[in-house]
Amino acid sequence: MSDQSCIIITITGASASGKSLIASTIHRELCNELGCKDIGIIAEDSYYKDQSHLAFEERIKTNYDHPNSIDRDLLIEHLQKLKQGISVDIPVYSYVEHTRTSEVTHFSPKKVIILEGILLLTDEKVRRESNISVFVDTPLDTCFIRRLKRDMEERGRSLESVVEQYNKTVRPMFFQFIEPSKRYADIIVPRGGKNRIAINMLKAQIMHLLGKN
Ligand SMILES: Nc1ncnc2c1ncn2[C@@H]1O[C@H](COP(=O)(O)OP(=O)(O)O)[C@@H](O)[C@H]1O
Ligand SMILES: Nc1ccn([C@@H]2O[C@H](COP(=O)(O)O)[C@@H](O)[C@H]2O)c(=O)n1
Repeated sequence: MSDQSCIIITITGASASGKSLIASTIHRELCNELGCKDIGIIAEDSYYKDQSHLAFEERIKTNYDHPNSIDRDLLIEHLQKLKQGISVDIPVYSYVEHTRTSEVTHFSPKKVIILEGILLLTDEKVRRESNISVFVDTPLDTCFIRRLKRDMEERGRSLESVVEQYNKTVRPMFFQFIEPSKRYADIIVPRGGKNRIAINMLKAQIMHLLGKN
């Protein structure tokens, strides 16, 4: 598989803005047209640094909204290998343990890779690997309500811990790093995961880059 035959779509925005929903919607709908083996999703969260050498009490002190919390070298290495047609083993991350598990997901090269995560466009090397960059622009109060619900239901968090983390790191890092990265986006999607027109436009652009229209 040559460089040109792998298209990378980077979807970024605040936590709980709807990045995963857009990614999974495009994935599901393009599966029918391209075949599921040719399209895949990679979450930046899978590349949070391994913290298994730290005690749990130390791991919860990490600022997970700062670019330094991500193993950027491994992410870039994986994107470049996939573009060269080489399979990679993606770490499986636990939000409950705040570190990588002992498992990996085997990921083979694809025609289309949807990369989603909060800090992707803050990194120049990731920007260089991306063919289309999208910023999901959902109001922060909406994101906070969604995050509170999700983190309590799916990530084993208490109401107090979600509120404390939000005030201490999530909100400040959004304004310091994530919001300014919007200027690197090709497309800004208001409202988030259910913006049908934006999803249709993205699908059409992907098909165009693949030479399918
Ligand atoms: N447009 C929307 N309307 C209602 N709920 C939404 C919408 N977009 C996302 N959600 C919900 O909000 C939560 C966070 O969305 P998700 O796509 O996982 O965000 P992100 O990947 O940006 O963190 C999920 O429970 C999802 O189902
Ligand atoms: N151990 C961790 C690792 C990450 N987070 C939070 O996840 C958010 C990014 O994921 P989204 O699916 O919401 O985009 C980020 O804001 C981190 O604060 C965490 O709480 N614990």
